[in-house]
Amino acid sequence: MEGSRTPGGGLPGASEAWVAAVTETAELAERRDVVAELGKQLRALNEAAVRTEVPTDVLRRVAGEVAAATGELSRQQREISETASVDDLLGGVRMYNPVIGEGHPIAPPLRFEIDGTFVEGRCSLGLAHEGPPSSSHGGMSALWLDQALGHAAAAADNRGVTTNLSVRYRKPVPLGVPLRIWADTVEVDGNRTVTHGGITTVAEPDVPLVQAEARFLRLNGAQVRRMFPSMFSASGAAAGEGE
Ligand SMILES: CCCCCCCCCCCCCC(=O)SCCNC(=O)CCNC(=O)[C@H](O)C(C)(C)COP(=O)(O)OP(=O)(O)OC[C@H]1O[C@@H](n2cnc3c(N)ncnc32)[C@H](O)[C@@H]1OP(=O)(O)O
Repeated sequence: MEGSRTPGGGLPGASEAWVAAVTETAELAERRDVVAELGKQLRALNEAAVRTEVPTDVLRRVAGEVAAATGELSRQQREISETASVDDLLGGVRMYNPVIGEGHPIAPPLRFEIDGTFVEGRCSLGLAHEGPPSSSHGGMSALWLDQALGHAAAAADNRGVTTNLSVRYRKPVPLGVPLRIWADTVEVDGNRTVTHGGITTVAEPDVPLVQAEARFLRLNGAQVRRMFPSMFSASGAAAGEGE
């Protein structure tokens, strides 16, 4: 139906507000798709950049081309304290989170499936995540786990900040191999949550490569306001405490 979702030519009885909301939703969905596409291209660029052995003059030319792209993206920037226009903190959409954000250049990105308080995500890592030759950097493993453990705390209705994270590296985490990152809640005590989790390969889920335990603290109102001032509207209502 031509013009059915545009102001003036819309569905019979549709209010201007409804039409505006639908248009905004479509625009937001399109922008998120494009942010995800840019993230995908940047991740491919990262991987190509750390693997390349092209001649030096090609490297120099590409550095100039990338600088030009950076200039384009820098024409309109948000402040550090501003939430990205594509994010929805209450809805858990964080397009630029370095673990789950589809728009983030270093995110695998992980997508967590949640069953009760059990959380599981799968990914493969590349040379952009390398620490020891052919293995994941230990800091990267801790990053994926901190996020997974945080989702387990959130799944136990105790979304909070990490106050302690302990990681035991038992075997190297191989690159280019499907991995499984899991977490679960062990204990909830008021505002505190204890979680544990680990990394295995998909092929050998019973062989722990990395094991972790973390404590999360659900912040009180004053702490939320102190840590995340940008999440409050002019009326002072909290918009959420997501990472
Ligand atoms: C729908 C969408 C779903 C989305 C899912 C999202 C998943 C997200 C996954 C994200 C994953 C990534 C996650 C990340 O990356 S989170 C980022 C990394 N973590 C941080 O940045 C935290 C930094 N730490 C702080 O800001 C402060 O230490 C805080 C604010 C935590 C406390 O600083 P404060 O100055 O206020 O207090 P204190 O230090 O003097 O502590 C004194 C004592 O009081 C206790 N205490 C304090 N506060 C509370 C409280 N509220 N209820 C009960 N008890 C409380 C406290 O334990 C201590 O007791 P004890 O230890 O001595 O016994």
